[in-house]
Formats: sequence, C-alpha cells, structure tokens
Amino acid sequence: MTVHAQAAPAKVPAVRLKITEIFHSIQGEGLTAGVPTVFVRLTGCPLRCSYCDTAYAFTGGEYVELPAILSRVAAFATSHVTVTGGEPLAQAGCLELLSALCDAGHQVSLETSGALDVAPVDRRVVRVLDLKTPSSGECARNLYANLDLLQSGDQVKFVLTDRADYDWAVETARRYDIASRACVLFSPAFGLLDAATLADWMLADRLPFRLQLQLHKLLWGEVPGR
Ligand SMILES: C[S@@+](CC[C@H](N)C(=O)[O-])C[C@H]1O[C@@H](n2cnc3c(N)ncnc32)[C@H](O)[C@@H]1O
Ligand SMILES: Nc1nc2[nH]cc(C(=O)O)c2c(=O)[nH]1
Ligand code: SF4
Ligand SMILES: [Mg+2]
Repeated sequence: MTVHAQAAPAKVPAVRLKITEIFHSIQGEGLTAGVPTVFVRLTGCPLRCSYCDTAYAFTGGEYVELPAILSRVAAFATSHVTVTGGEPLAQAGCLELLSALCDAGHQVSLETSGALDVAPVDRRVVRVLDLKTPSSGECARNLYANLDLLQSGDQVKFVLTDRADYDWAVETARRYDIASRACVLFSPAFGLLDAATLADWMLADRLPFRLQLQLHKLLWGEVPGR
C-alpha cells in the first residue's frame, strides 16, 4: 500500500498589533475613574488633535502577537482593561484583541476618537467615544453615525479648550440627543482650560452632564505609562 505524505496544514498567521505600552494604573477618565486598570496602548493615529497628550504613540512601538499581549495583561491580575492609543481602531487586529480580552473574562473599555466605525466592536466592550471639538482641529473627522450604535454604559466625551468649544459641545449634545443614549462627559483639555471655569459654566447652564478631570495627571503629572 502506498503511503501518501499528508500536506502540512496551512499556517494561519498569528494576529499581531503594534503596541506602544502596556501598563497598570488608576483609571483616570470616564465612569470608572479611580478603578485599577491595565492599559493597552496601540501605536499610530490618523488624527492630529491640537492638544493630544499622547503624541509619543504616533510612531514607533513594537509588534506583539495576540497571545503575548493577553499574557502581559494577565500578569497584572486586574479585571479592568482599557484599549487606547493612538487610535486603536486604526489597526484591524484591535477588534480581535477586544474580543479576546472579553473572552479572558476582563471588563473591557475602548477609548476611540469617533473618527472610525465602531459597528464591528464586540458588544461586550464599553465604548468611550470622543467627539472632536473645533479647537482640536479634527472636528471634520467626527463620524456621527457612531452615535446610533451606542449602548447602555457607553460614554461620549468632549475635550474642551475654550468657551467656543463648550458652546459647540452643548449644541452638539442637544442636536443629537446624546444624553439619552450615553453618559456625556465634559473634560477640560489639560492645562488649556481651567477646570473650575468649566464647572461654573456647567452649573450655570444646569447641564446634566459629568465633569471629567484626568485623575492620573492630578496624581502623577503628565508622564507616559501612567
Ligand atoms: C490619547 S486619546 C487615545 C484614544 C483616541 N485616539 C481618542 O482620541 O479618543 C485618549 C483620550 O485622551 C484625551 N486627551 C488627549 N489629550 C488630552 C488633553 N491634553 N487633555 C485632556 N484630554 C486629552 C482624548 O481626547 C481621548 O479622549
Ligand atoms: N491613568 C490613565 N487613565 C486613562 N484613561 C484613558 C487614558 C487614555 O490615554 O486613553 C488614560 C491614561 O493614559 N492613563
Ligand atoms: S485622536 Fe486621540 S491619539 Fe489621535 S491625536 Fe487625537 S487625542 Fe491624540
Ligand atoms: Mg492618556
């Protein structure tokens, strides 16, 4: 009897993502501020917001395969995980990463600029959607169709630099009735808009939105990996 050599199974290339850093910190933003969290920061962003505090993630980074990312995250033994960047959705493998983190039992959130479609994001992930304000210089990139995809627990964030941004954010939140779909966060651009001034504007206008300060910067200043 002739024995035929079996063809080796085709090798499926492992998903790999370009990573700037994976670190353990206190969640500084959004509804879980204060909760110990692991951050996975993906490299690269197609936007250039004027105030961006993470320009060091635009370039560089190292490719890491998905299983290695999962074990680096697991090593921190922490339930909450935030995938951020750069713009995480700019890498196709981000979708698989998000699902794999959920499958591993983590409570996962995604920080995204709102410029890319969130439709394919795993339903188990909390979406923190930034709507870029005029002073960011990237307002034209906002994908408003994303607002129709928000689910309970999701958050919409406006980072504000001045009064014109504030007025625009109030009007935009009203026009799209965002508060009925998600928690609305108003955050001062760090060092550019005084937080107390923003708080006074919000109180004067009786806004039912949440003031968000970047807790990690109050704790440690503006340093990478925090
Ligand atoms: C660095 S971005 C990464 C995720 C995504 N690219 C985005 O813009 O949402 C994470 C969050 O930090 C916010 N952020 C960046 N620079 C900031 C600053 N100087 N002050 C306050 N928030 C800032 C962004 O608006 C965004 O909500
Ligand atoms: N501590 C801490 N909390 C954060 N929440 C969102 C962050 C981000 O850069 O997306 C961030 C960050 O960079 N550090
Ligand atoms: S989208 Fe996010 S990472 Fe990109 S420039 Fe704007 S704030 Fe920075
Ligand atoms: Mg940050």
